[in-house]
Amino acid sequence: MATSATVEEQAKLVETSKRLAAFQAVKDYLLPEYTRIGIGSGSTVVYVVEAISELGSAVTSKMAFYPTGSQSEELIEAAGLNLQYISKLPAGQQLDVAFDGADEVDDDLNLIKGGGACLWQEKIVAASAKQFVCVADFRKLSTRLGMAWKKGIPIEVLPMAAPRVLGELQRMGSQNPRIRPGLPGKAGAIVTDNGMWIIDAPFPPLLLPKDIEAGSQTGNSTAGVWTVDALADALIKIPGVAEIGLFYGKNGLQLASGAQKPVAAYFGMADGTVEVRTPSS
Ligand SMILES: O=C[C@H](O)[C@H](O)[C@H](O)COP(=O)(O)O
Repeated sequence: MATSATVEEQAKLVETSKRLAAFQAVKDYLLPEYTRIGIGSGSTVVYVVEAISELGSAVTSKMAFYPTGSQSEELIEAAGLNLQYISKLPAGQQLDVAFDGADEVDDDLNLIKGGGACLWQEKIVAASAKQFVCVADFRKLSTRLGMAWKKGIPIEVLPMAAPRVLGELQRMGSQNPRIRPGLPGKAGAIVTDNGMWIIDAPFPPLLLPKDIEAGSQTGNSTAGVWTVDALADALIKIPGVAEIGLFYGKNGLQLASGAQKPVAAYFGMADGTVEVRTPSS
């Protein structure tokens, strides 16, 4: 009984933390004059939509909300917010801001995403926004990708290419990459909103430029030890890979358009505070 109460208490703490992060992020980054808002996927984004709804229709009725997949589409509709699609965003125009969760965030605001099988549309929406804001709970706050999230980097693949991609990943040093199975009771692989499969590819914790500068690591692929950027650049080039769950590259603040990294990551902490991580340069 004591164990089950502890598990329940932990689950409640995590939910409270997600909600705290989401409400603070919306307060800081959703300005009333904004008209185009990206809404990501996952359980933390539910609280983003709740926070937005609480602003009231006088504010939200002038806004259009762009989902990153079927889950966020349903969330937007259920909240009575105006649904719009990124495919309808005129060329050259941007969303004002996009909010999304993450599975892990490192010191440099690189992200692992796709734990819930959404990542491709998420990356398109994030890169379409002037500002991408990440919301998460304390479990996601990390220093190097792969230290907290042990399930591997989610990689969206064309199903017919999956065996070959698995072979490539092994060659690159991934430890036991696997095609993600469907939900319990459903035979076969999980199928994404885009009709693709997901491979989860574990790698040793991914290095940052500061690790290389420190001279202790080489960041090459020989022992499956990679920097975030080198691994991401190599993964995306594998034929059959549609998109990868590494959000990386230039800092959001340095590159207004096309950035995959957030301008800020909000973490609800276990003590009831919110920690905000922003780019250091
Ligand atoms: O595929 C799912 C998305 O990338 C989510 O944003 C990510 O997994 C975080 O989800 P949650 O907020 O449920 O932890």
